[in-house]
Amino acid sequence: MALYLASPCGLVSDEEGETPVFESTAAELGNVTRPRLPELSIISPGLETKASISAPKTAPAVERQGSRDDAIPEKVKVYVRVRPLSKEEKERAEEQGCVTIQNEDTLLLKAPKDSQAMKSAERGITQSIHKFSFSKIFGPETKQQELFEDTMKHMVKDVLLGENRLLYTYGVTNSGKTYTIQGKGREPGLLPRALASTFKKLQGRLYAGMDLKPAMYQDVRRLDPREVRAEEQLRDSLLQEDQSMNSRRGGTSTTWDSGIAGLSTSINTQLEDSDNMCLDPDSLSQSGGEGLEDGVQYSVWVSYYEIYNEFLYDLLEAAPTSMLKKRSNLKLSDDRQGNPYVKDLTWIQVRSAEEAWRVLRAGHRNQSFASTHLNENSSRSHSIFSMRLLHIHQGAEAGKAAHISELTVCDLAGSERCKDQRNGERMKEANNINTSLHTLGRCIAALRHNQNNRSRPPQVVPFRESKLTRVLQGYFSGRGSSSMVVNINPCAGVYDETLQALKFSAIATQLLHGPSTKSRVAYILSLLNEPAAAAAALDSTYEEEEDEEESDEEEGDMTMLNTESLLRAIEVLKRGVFRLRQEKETLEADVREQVVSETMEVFTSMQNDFSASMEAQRNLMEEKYETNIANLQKNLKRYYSQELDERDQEIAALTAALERKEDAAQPAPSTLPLPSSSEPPLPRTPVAGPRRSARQAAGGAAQQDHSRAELDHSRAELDQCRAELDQCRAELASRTQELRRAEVQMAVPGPTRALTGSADRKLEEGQRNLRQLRLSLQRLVGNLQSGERACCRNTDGERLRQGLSSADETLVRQDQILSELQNGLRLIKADLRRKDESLAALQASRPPPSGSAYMTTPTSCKKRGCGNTENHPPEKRTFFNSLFPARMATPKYGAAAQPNTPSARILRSRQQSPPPSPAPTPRSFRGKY
Ligand SMILES: Nc1ncnc2c1ncn2[C@@H]1O[C@H](COP(=O)(O)OP(=O)(O)OP(=O)(O)O)[C@@H](O)[C@H]1O
Repeated sequence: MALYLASPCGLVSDEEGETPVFESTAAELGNVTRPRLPELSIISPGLETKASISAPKTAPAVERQGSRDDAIPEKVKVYVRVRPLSKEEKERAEEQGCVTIQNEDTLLLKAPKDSQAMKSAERGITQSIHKFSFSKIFGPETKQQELFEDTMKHMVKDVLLGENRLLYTYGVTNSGKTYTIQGKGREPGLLPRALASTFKKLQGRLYAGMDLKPAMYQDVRRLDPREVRAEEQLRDSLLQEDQSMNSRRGGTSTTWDSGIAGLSTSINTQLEDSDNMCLDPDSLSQSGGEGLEDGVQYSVWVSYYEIYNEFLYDLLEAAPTSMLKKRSNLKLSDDRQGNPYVKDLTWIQVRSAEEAWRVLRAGHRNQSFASTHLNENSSRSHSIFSMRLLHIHQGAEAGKAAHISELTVCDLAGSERCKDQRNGERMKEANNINTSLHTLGRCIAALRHNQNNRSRPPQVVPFRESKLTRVLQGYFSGRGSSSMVVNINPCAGVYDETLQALKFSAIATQLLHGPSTKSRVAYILSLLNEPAAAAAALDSTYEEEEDEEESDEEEGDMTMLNTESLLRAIEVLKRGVFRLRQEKETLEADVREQVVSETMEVFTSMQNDFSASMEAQRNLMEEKYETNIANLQKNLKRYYSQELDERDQEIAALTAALERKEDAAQPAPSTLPLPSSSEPPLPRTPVAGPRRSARQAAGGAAQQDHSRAELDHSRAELDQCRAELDQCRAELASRTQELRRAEVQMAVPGPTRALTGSADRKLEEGQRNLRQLRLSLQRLVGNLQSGERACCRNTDGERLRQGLSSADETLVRQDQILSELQNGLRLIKADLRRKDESLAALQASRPPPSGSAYMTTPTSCKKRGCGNTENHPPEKRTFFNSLFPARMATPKYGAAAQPNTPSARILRSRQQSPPPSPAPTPRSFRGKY
């Protein structure tokens, strides 16, 4: 269980500590895990309360030693007192070891066999053994003096120093509550001891006058002489009545069995006697007036009232003269600050412990008692005895100020089961008692919940739901502090009630005190006293002034600060808040700046990393592409060299064939007239006889005409071939120019340039070969022409036939050469296309240039499934397109867009109409002969 401690002046600290919780307590606490200070405990309505008479300007010196005005609120003290078993109870076998004190602060409860708890434990609902932890546990053998020393003495001391303290007893009926508070016989309880101790301490410091009287919540009212006389008469009548009652009783207890009554035969002497005999001198009273404020006199006023069936009755009110006359009940009111007080409550000024004693005894006679089945003299009401101490300053401040501190002792009625009451009135009492005790429990639980759940909205503490909690509210809300004595009856017969009472008390152990008024005063005084504390907020003049004015101030109560001091303190606090706000803003600005600079650093480093990674990737890609290009170059080189070799071989074969043809076309020198040097020789033909020659001459003329026509036709074809060759040449020249232009445009550095250079070299070689082919063709044409001429001159039929067959062969060869040339041209064109594609692929494989100049390559486009180039946006023309606009603009599909060059036409005609249309072959020509 985490408990929070509060910092000075009610500010909640973030520190938390771990406090073990025993299982029974934990079960009761439910799921509450984070205690926190309640709002009500911190902001006490009682803080504003002070004497109606203005406070002195300077607070008097106060003894700090032993004061419990620590800045850090402590937990509420919860003591347990286990009473001894009476003789009768032992005889009834009530002693079953169900209550065991393990050590000073741990109590063990073991369910006796007939208890409800044991039955529940047997059913597995609860445990049969419960362990509780308290501030201190007092066993049956504990003496009243010992109890007083450990519980009440410090409270008396605090009250003398100006604090408000409450002690209340809680427990089942017949557990020893009244015994603890009032005592019995020669064992006076905590209250008489507290009274005796107080008056011992105030010896010689009592205020002689009676003109200052407590009023309302914690105000002081100045009485006029007439009122003073009335107060004196009231006190005297009360004391006289007590004396006469005691005289009638003969010093024996008749209506009540308080220990005080046992001392009452001669109250003056017996109190003195009891102080010596019964009341062992405590360390507090031994110290005399030490620790009391200098220059202060004290006036002690007491009140005594009870809460019976939710009505408040003044126990010090003069008893009704007639038995028929009902007691008047008191009203609860709130002062201007909303602090509840009992209106018209009788306050009696007492000048000694014995007077207080007698007043208490007189009031006790009026208290509601009844005999219950458990306690023959059971308190049927909650009785509240209050002692108010007026701190009256003397000397220069005489009459100016009075500060009130208060000690309240509350003897709660015992809780018990209503069903045990057979009497209707008793049942009603029990109901009311239990209701008010239940409300007290709810208040404590709510306070604890608020303390434990700082982050949640605070629960409303139901102080107003019962009279008891309303009158005690101030002690739970920071106006003072409370201690609780839980009385335990170890009888097995009341085990279940005892267990419930202990569970209730266990919740109270988790409560924290609100900051005391003292700690607030200390904080304010520190603001006024310590220049360092206020240095940042106050200007130097102000500080010096403060130093001079407040240097002598000591710790005191807030009501002792005058308005001016409080205003100054408020001013200091305001400036402090302003300074803190400024510091916070500066800090926030620094933090923001730091965050921004760190973020920028992160961004810069990310940018650098990204750039480095991009650079590395670029290098990697470059290496990869260079390797690819090198491989491509190698492959192209190999491919083109093979191609060129094949071409050379073909050309060589063609040349050889041409030479053979030329050799074969040479006419025989003996039979044929010598051709002119420009004409190719005709093949030699054998000479025939004269008739045959004539017949042949007639037929030969016809054939000559026919062959001439054939020759014309061949010549026309040759002319066409020549024209086509010229067009091819022109196209080649234009392609060469295009290539050169592309080379210039490309201007690709490094390996790409080498590649294109290599391709260009290959192209040039191809062109060279073409030129050679063209020369060969020209020679062939020349031979053909010479053959033709030879044909025209030769009249001899045989020679003509030979010449024709020779021409026929020549034509066949020429046809072959032409087709080979065309094939070569196609190959060259294919090479050119491949080269273009390679170049395009090369360009596509290059990393795209940055910015808007980036263009997608056909390859990449194809990879993305967008092969249709028409879909390309106009600004995304491929790199290869940009290099070869004319070529790439040529549509691949559709005859209308196809080039109309001769070579293209030839290629087209051959591609479109396989098998190609046969040129007029010599075979058909030859077939005619
Ligand atoms: N510590 C103790 N030593 C000796 N006797 C005790 C002690 N505590 C209680 N007793 C006795 O037990 C009886 C009941 O005590 P008391 O009347 O104080 O109980 P109570 O809790 O006040 O009861 P109720 O709530 O009914 O008023 C009394 O006779 C009382 O003398």
